Amino acid sequence: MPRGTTWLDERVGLAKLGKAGLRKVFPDHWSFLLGEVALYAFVVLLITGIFLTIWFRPSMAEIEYAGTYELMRGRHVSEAFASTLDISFDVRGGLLVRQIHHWAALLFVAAVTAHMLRVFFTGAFRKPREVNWLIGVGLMATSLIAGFSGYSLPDDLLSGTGLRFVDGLIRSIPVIGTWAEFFVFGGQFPGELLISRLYMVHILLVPAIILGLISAHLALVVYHKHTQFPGPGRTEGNVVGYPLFPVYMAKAGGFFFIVFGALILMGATLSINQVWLYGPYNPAQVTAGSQPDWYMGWLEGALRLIPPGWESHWGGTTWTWAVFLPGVGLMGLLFTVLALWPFVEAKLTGDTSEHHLLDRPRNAPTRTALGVAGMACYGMFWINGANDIIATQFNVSLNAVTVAIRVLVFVAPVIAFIVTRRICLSLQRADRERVLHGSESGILVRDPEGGYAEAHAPISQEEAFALTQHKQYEPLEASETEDEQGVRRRDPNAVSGFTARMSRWFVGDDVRKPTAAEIEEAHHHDASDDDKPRQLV
Ligand code: HEM
Repeated sequence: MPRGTTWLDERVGLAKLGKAGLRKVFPDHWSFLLGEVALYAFVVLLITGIFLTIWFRPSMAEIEYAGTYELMRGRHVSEAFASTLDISFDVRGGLLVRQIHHWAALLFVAAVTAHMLRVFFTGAFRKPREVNWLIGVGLMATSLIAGFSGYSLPDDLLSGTGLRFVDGLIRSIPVIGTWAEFFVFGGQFPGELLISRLYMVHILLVPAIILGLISAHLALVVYHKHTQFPGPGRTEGNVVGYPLFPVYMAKAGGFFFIVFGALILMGATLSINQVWLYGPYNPAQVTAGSQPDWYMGWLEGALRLIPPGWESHWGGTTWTWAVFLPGVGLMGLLFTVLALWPFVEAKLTGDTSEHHLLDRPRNAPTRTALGVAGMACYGMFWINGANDIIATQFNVSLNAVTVAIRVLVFVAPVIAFIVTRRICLSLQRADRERVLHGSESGILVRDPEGGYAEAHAPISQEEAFALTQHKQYEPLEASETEDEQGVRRRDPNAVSGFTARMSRWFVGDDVRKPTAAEIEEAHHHDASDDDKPRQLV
């Protein structure tokens, strides 16, 4: 061992770490990169965020703007707004770093969301990874808070409008709404404290929580080992992939610079959040066509969707359902469903076993269809967040757009569910056909006369397994059997009628692995005369 390494080993036990940790195998699949993109975007956020803290002044005190931007000079603005303009126009490289930071935030939330969807659709949340899924749900929530709190800091007209929206959500909470508003804003909206409070949340509280959660998250990924897609040589008991050191570290390091480089390119070429065009926040103003950052669009859309004026007076308080339900209620519902999903699915399917092999989404058609239905519902809310832009761009009535989406928010998920499930089942059937009859496109083989011929390729048992791997629930209806003496016994392998029905619903009725005899028969069929190889010229 080199001298420096020995020195470290004697003090921090490097050799042990090297053996156990550095040779750890990580499987390869493009979808496993999504979590990494989230991680790298977070690192970029930390680096660029530190730069911004040097010049940003988190104060709502009013000053006269005296910077370089001519059109704003002499106007009374908050220190926060003025310092954002200073970073953009007077600090060298400031605008570039501001833009990289904002793009990184958008990418971060997008990558976290895509990563969560990959974990959902492949069933990676199943036992023993439920706790890591819960940590993930915590990360999703804190990522949204991180993004929103940062977006609000420049104290411009757009972000102030976003804060007004959140103020409405807080006040809509039954009974404690008004107190909660006073607690958060230090008085009535907007008050004079909010920016400095949000600053603390944005640069200290939330990053610290995210860092803690990411550490626990990755520690659990190492502890459980990563899941892998089914394939040749891959079982529930092994991991097939590359060692962390040197292969994976080199790949991951390179990938970090690709993500960083892409973000720098975006920051350098694509304008984002030009606050000098919006102007400073003024509670009496709001611009037409104001849009939140993408990850808040669905809440904005839900609020625009619900018919206004729905409120009741009860117990001396006003219950503003029209704001509470689409705002706080919907967010609470989403996070509750996300947090409970692994447990609900395990209960419904009666599945108590561990899973280290991933599901191909088609092989869990009901889960996949429910996921796509959820995305369709989210998508409808999200589109409605831009109902005014759609109306003006397509020259249609705003009311027509809103009413259409009110219907679609219920109808689209149903259609999405049915269509997705059908597609999954037919893909399963296509897989089965392929297992039975080989690949249609065939492979080129040399024929005895010296030419080339196309032959149907019967596929190997391993490939067949990879293609058809799906949860194998026997459709047992009875969980008890009777022996010759009439004694009823519980069959340890049987599942209850309800569970069997749910399992079949989850996995699909007409899908199963072909038997060895069927595969044998199919190979025989492929080799017979009626399937003569086509002669190629
Ligand atoms: C800051 C946000 C997050 C970061 C940086 C992060 C990072 C990662 C990384 C690097 C991996 C290993 C590679 C991969 O499978 O993609 C991973 C795995 C995992 N993540 Fe995340 N993640 C985040 C959020 C989430 C969320 C929101 C969820 C779900 C609600 C989640 C659930 C999981 C699970 C269950 C695994 C294990 C997957 C497996 O072994 O196949 N993560 N995460």
